[in-house]
Amino acid sequence: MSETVQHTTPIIEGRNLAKRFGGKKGLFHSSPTVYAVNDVSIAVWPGETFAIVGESGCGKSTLARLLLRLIEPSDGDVLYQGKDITKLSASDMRSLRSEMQIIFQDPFASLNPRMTVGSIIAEPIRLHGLAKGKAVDDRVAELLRIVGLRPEYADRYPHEFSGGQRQRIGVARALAGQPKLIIGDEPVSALDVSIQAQVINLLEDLKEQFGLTLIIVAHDLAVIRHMSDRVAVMYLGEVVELSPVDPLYEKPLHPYTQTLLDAIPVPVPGHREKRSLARGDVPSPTNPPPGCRFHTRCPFALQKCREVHPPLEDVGGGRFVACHLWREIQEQDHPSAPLDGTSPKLAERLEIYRSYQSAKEKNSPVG
Ligand SMILES: Nc1ncnc2c1ncn2[C@@H]1O[C@H](COP(=O)(O)OP(=O)(O)OP(=O)(O)O)[C@@H](O)[C@H]1O
Repeated sequence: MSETVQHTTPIIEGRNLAKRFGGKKGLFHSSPTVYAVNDVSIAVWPGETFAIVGESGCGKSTLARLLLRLIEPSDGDVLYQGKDITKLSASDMRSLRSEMQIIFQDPFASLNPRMTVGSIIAEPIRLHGLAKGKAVDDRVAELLRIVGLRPEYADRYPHEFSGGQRQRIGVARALAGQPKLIIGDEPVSALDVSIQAQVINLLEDLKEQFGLTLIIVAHDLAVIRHMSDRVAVMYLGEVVELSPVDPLYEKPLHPYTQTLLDAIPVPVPGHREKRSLARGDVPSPTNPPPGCRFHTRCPFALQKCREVHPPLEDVGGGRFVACHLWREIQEQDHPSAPLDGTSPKLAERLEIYRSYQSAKEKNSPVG
């Protein structure tokens, strides 16, 4: 993991981004509005690895696509290197496309089965006019070598490769456009655990080698811990916590982040997997609850959490959290002191909540 260097201009920034799908009322068919992303603001600095995590359906992929302008926002703006690209024309956007690439979760579905690996990788090179004639083949061979594959594989088809190899081909295709920013949308979720580490190592190496910025979308916190500089935790279309990686794991501030951390399996023989802190299921994004969106599942929800939407507050140390409980504890612990977010009392309080929870689990039948 490289140290996060804060530049004055983020490489990519989303300001108050929102995306709503559906909501069409027809004579014979109506579709409810899906609130996929709601008022999300994030800024990613050049050279960092930024992770977006949350359970399935929380809006991670939609946010990633909004940042790349693969889909249009319902509200908000996207800035690339400080320039508003929200309303850029298709042709102006095309020249930027090579600088921003995406790697998909399913390497098989994202590679055209009728094209050879060579032509898949050559496509962006030709499209962006980065090489011509024989130089394209040389570049394809070079890219295959860079991602750890043999250059002669260029003549083969995607089905001839294993999942890990296919993802390497996806990485080579992403690199072909000479990007500055790569978004990996669950880039290793479909791979065997033993292969996951290899692909993650490859991405980290390439990041160093080519000075890339990485945005990694993941549904669990285990995968991204060792490669990320900062993490945005999403729940039902919103960022509930944003933090440098180590403090997030050491002292999660939002109860939902704790839930995600509790879901990481502990590799100890005979260890009984902890039951999740959160109760029940994620509500539908067509009808998100009022107040804090997590309140229906949060064991610590206050009355205020049911009624008032918590703002994402600056905790200090690059941390942000949207949680009334956190605010309440701060106010009790430091009635007049500045907020620093590292209050030992807060950690203690949350620790008490955690032990209370595990004691409850021990006394109740395992469901
Ligand atoms: N094109 C679309 N039309 C309608 N609804 C959509 C569309 N794309 C996404 N959604 C909905 O928006 C919500 C957020 O989806 P998104 O794929 O961004 O979540 P995610 O966190 O990436 O989940 P997953 O890991 O399952 O992909 C979901 O309820 C999803 O069903």
